Amino acid sequence: MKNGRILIMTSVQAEKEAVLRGLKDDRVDVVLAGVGPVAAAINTMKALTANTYELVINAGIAGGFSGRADIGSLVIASEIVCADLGAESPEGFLSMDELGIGSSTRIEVDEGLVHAISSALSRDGQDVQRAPILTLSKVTGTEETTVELMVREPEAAAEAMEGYGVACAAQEYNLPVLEIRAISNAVGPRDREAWRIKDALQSLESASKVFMEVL
Ligand SMILES: O=C(O)c1cccc(C(=O)CC[C@H]2O[C@@H](n3cnc4c(=O)[nH]cnc43)[C@H](O)[C@@H]2O)c1
Repeated sequence: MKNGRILIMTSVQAEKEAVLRGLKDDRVDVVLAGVGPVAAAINTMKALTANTYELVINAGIAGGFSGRADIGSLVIASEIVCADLGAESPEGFLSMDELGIGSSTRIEVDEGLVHAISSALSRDGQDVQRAPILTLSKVTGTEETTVELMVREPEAAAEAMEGYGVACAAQEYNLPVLEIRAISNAVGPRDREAWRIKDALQSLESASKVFMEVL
C-alpha cells in the first residue's frame, strides 16, 4: 500500500478538516461524500472515476451502542453492514441476504489492514476496537429501535450513514475498503444537545495522524 493513492470519503466538511489536520500525506485525497448512503455511493463513484486509487476509506463520526463504544473512542469496521435494507415482517427485520434478493448487505473489509491500523492506534494509546459498523439512512432516535438493532446485530459497536454506500462503490472497482469512525454520541432516544462532535473530531484527527503511518 505504501505507494498507492488512497481515497478518504467524509460526509461533511468538519470531518474532512479533522482528517486533513491529522494526516500530512500527498498520496491521499479527502473528498466529501455527503450525508447518507446514496450520496456517499454517488460521490465515491465520481471520485473513483476521476482518479486511480488502491484503497478507499470512509472516515467520520458515528453513534456508539451503549456499553459497546464510548464517546470519543474509535471503531474500525470489521464488517460494513447495511442495517435497513430489507423487509419488515411480524417476526422481525429480514435482510436482503435472508430474502435472497439483491446484493449482500454485509461487505467485508481487508482484515490485515484493519488489524494493522487498530494495533498502531492502540500502541499510540488511543481507545480503539474492531467491530461491525452499521449503515442506516436515518439516525436512530428511539429506545425501541436501539434495542432492536442491538439484538439483531449483537457484535455491532456503532452506526453511521455512509459506510455501505462508500463500500458499494469501492466494490464496483474491486478496491479494498475500510470504515473508521470516532464516536460522537450514544445511539438512543434523540438528544442532539448530548452529541460531543468536537471530542469526536479530535479523536478523528488523532487517529488520522497514526493510521497513515501504517498505510
Ligand atoms: O440533527 C440531526 O438529527 C441529524 C440528522 C441527520 C444527520 C445529522 C448529522 O449531523 C450527522 C452527520 C454524520 O454523522 C454520522 N453520525 C453521527 N452520529 C450518528 C448516529 O447516531 N447515527 C447515525 N449517524 C451518525 C453520520 O454518518 C452522518 O453523516 C444530524
